[in-house]
Amino acid sequence: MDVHVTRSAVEGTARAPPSKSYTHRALLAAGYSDGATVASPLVSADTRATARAVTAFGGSVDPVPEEWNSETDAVEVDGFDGRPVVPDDVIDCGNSGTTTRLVTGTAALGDGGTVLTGDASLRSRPQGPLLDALSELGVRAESTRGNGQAPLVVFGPLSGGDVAIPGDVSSQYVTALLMAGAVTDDGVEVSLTTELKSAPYVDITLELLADFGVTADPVGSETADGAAGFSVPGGQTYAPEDGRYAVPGDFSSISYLVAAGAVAADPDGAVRIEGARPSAQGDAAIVEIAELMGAAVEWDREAGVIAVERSALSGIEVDVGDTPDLLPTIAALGAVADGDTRITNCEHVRYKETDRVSAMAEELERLGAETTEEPDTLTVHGSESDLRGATVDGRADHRIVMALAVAALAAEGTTTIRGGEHVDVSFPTFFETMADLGARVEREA
Ligand SMILES: O=C(O)C1=C[C@@H](OP(=O)(O)O)[C@@H](O)[C@H](O)C1
Ligand SMILES: C=C(OP(=O)(O)O)C(=O)O
Repeated sequence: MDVHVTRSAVEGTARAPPSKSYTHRALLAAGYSDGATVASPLVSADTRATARAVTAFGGSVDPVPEEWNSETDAVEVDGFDGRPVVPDDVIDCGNSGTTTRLVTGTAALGDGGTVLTGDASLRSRPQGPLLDALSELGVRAESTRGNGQAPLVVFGPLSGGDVAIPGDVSSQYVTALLMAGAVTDDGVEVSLTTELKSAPYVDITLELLADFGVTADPVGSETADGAAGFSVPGGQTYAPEDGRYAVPGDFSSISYLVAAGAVAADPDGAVRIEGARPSAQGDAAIVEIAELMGAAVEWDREAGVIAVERSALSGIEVDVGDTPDLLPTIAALGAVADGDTRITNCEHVRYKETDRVSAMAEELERLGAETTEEPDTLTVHGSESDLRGATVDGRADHRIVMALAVAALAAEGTTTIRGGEHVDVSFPTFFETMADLGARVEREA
């Protein structure tokens, strides 16, 4: 679907969608339990994939994922109580890396084989380190093509043990091992052989596990690079207090609303974002990043409200080691800001739905921005007056689509974004939300 975004001002109040990361974990944790309610879940393509996987392993989900809609304010999960059955069919993880990695851990617990696959993007993403770790733990875990990518075949059961894994490809491997490790007989201890990137996502996991009554902790002496590893005792039971877990707002999604306010808030108004209570999400750093670039941002943490006014932005240097999903947003802000925005420590951002470093460099160039791409750094040489509407490719990647829509608000004329429908992965109401704020958005059927 093509979406046309014309330069326009935004103002008013928007509500942040629920967190994708917490929703995936809560649905799966509820699957590992003997039953729990997930309140205010994110209803999106990726979270449906995790819910379907829970069903494939013998849980049930009410309403069924196909019936989720904007009215779905809670999902009742009847879990498989730590003992996943062998699925009747292949598990389709769609476009979702989180589903693939976390569910590979679940598959390892089964007393038989599970096949996992997904769309073309998903089938090009790295799974090798997780397969190697599971193999080291005695599970047969293979890529059908022998290239470390899905389709994957996993034959359990996993009883636990100690395992070493690199930390610089995906933190989701650690999350997968911890979530599954809690219901093994012996528990799992993961030691990191390289620095952990995306580390706040493991914090999200530890926070959620604690909320489900599951103990897991960092282990080893903390180095300058962070924790040396993580450990989860086995034989644990997943059970949230009062049988219910409520999902907080999503700061990766909030980043587009903050950026929209920073580049295009009406001079007499502001963009207010509700549903922004603090949690373990590293992507809350967008508030500080926008401020450092010169935006007028106020965050009332207790009320969970962020207000952003437009001001002149200037380029800064940002390390996205902890916050890979912010790269497209920061790049879009950098295109509007004056001077250079250097986004460093971003090699792992190349392993996402698409290579987001190249994608943003190339697509912002189409809008008139100059960029310099290095393996681990993206520099955007920004200048709002250079930005001109053009046809850009969303690369079938929700975050590229949304970041380009933000840049388009500040680009002269109209920008056409190809593949606008991919926002359904994490923020299905993104374009309605932007239109409600006054953005000139036209979607082709
Ligand atoms: O665990 C999670 O919920 C996520 C972890 C991050 O991935 P990596 O750990 O692969 O960097 C992030 O990019 C992704 O959007 C969600
Ligand atoms: C990379 C992302 O998600 P996943 O790894 O689950 O595909 C994302 O949402 O930006």
